[in-house]
Amino acid sequence: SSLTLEWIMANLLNNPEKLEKAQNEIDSVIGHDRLVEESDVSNLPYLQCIILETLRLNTTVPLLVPHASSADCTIGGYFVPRDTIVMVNTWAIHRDRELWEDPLSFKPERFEGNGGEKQRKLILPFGLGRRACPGAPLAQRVMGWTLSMLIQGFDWKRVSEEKIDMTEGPGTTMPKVVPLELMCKVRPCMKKLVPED
Ligand code: HEM
Repeated sequence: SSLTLEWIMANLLNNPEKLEKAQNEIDSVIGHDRLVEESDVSNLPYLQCIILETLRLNTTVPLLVPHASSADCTIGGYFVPRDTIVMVNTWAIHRDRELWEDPLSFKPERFEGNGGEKQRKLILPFGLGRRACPGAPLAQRVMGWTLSMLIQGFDWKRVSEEKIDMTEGPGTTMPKVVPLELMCKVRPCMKKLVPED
């Protein structure tokens, strides 16, 4: 979850208008008189789209984990004998031009509204079926709550004018090659709720 949060913040700081949109959503739903709570996250649809879009574009577990076929089967026209190691390239599925419009751009809006429902079914960040990630609901709650607190309490900036380097490294989970560095300041409207040090 913390690795995904690093990618989420990197995407938001490279797309400050999306960060502003998320901050506006939090301000209008929660306001400035109390901190966001876990139960608020389900009322922050745009924030959730930001998480989904990062899980699509910067797939945390790009090849899932290796699976084995329990019986002979045919997948996409290919015969797969029993006991074959099967890898699922979710990273490639999440960037497939046939499935996604403008796949390399960070566009949380693609998951919004009624049309977004169809798009949500096309991402597999937690795998699928019996061996899918049992931590998915927990991870989504933790990420939603943490992210909403970071956005509600602080204003964020990149350390330079230059865009954040989004190079992806090798590994079972996708590391960010250049570690994320950001600047933050307590928002003036939140000073009464967020201690400065
Ligand atoms: C953003 C956070 C997370 C992502 C993207 C993620 C993703 C995944 C993926 C892709 C798999 C393999 C699924 C497959 O091959 O079909 C997996 C398996 C698993 N995950 Fe997660 N996960 C996350 C957080 C968590 C958390 C918070 C927990 C536990 C509290 C957890 C526990 C597990 C376990 C136990 C498995 C193995 C399940 C099995 O083989 O039956 N994960 N996860």
